[in-house]
Amino acid sequence: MTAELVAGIDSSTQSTKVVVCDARTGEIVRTGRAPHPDGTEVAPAAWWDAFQEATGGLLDGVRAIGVGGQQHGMVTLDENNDVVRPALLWNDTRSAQAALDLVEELGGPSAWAKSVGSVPVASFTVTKLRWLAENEPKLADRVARVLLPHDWLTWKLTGGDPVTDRGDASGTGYFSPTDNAYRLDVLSHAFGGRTPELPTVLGPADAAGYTPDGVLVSAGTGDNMAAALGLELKPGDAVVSLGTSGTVFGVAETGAADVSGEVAGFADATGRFLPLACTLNAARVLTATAAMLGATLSEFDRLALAAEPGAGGLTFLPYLDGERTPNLPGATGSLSGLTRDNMTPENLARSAVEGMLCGLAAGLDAVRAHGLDVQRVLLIGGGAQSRAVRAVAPLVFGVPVQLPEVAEYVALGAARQAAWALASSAEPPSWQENQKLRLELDEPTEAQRAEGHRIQQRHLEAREAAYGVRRNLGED
Ligand SMILES: Nc1ncnc2c1ncn2[C@@H]1O[C@H](COP(=O)(O)OP(=O)(O)O)[C@@H](O)[C@H]1O
Ligand SMILES: O=C(CO)[C@@H](O)[C@H](O)COP(=O)(O)O
Repeated sequence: MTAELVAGIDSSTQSTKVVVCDARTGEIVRTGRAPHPDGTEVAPAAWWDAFQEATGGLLDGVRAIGVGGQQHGMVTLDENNDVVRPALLWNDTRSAQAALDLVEELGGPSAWAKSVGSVPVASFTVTKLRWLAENEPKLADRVARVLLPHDWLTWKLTGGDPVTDRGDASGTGYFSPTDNAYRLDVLSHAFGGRTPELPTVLGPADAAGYTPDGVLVSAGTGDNMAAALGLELKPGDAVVSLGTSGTVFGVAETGAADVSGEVAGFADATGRFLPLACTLNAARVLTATAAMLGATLSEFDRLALAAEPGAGGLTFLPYLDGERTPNLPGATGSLSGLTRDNMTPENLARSAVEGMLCGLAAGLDAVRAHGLDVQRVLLIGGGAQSRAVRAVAPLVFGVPVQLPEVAEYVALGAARQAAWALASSAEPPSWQENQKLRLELDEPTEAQRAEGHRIQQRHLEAREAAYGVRRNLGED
């Protein structure tokens, strides 16, 4: 019997990745990828070009396709459905002041957390629309429709009416994941009284439509929601994803409403919730530090692994692209604790790994404080390929860390959603049996846990001393 094939797309910040799988088992039979242009504003056509390149020759025989996309990006279309301006991405911080203004104008952090599950920062689409209204009013006047990156790609595939899903919609700042409804009042307020059309929010197993070749297209979702679907998360699981962004999340039965803004109360792609903390600086902290040291990524790992835990006392706050959690959009990175003795390439490499992971350990504490049970961490994303990351993660996270064998979980989750829509079943197909053994990293000893705790405390103290950031104590 020939396998029925489905394809999953991960259109993330730096690239498009594709997996083609057996719809019944999830076994991956083909993969592809293509890069995206650099920068925090990108013409959506570049994603379409990357999609074509990455899928070239791979989609023969595919019956259904699903798209997972970088969250939050603002895609604006005019009344002819032409793109009005390049999309502002989740990591573009120009709308930081707009975010502060909106939070104040609409009742403060607790009103926002209650109405849309999150306190918006510069990443959220709603703040980008406010920035556009204030800074490019003529372009804002032309906007007839607003989509997210995955909505736009899904629409390019079907050519039908634009649609989205609850997971990605929950990152806009004008959708309530608990009421499952848009907040058009919030949208209109933010966008200077304009109320552009929004995509219809589909259910988790709904079809968005068909390609001209008759391939079913599923609703698609945000990249983190797709990863959760690909990993088939269970209670007690938290994911740490080290891509361009660093994210920490898990699936929950109830929505989060964190007034501190550290935890976003997103929806997931199955009808549940996905409390998530996100940093702006993850894998690229490693690549930038490696470049500064004139080292390849594997030399960088060797250097970091040659240093002692604690990096000889160096503390690296890696806010190289500003930061989102903690909310410091204008911050720059800092390195402290330098002495003539500890100023070595080895310690610098190690401090970059520790600093990046400590930001995510703080995210783990934050999602825990908001009700997520964390018994183990599943480490994914490009940065999880680093040997140094694999060695340091169990120390600073303090729980068992596992590395799923398949690397591209966003694309896999998008493919699983496509298989779900194809089967039109109540629950998504279970692909667990086919998921090969996960690589279990050494469980930290008590001494290592204590070391990790000390490293984390030093990071938090440096953060507080430099930026006045206090820890999230979990009050809703
Ligand atoms: N061995 C490695 N060590 C450190 N970083 C790595 C390694 N392999 C890949 N990366 C980095 O991971 C990033 C890509 O990760 P990915 O999860 O695909 O990102 P995104 O989904 O945001 O596009 C790139 O910055 C790449 O340089
Ligand atoms: O903004 C968020 C999460 O809220 C980011 O996680 C983006 O969804 C981009 O993801 P990557 O390209 O880093 O995977």
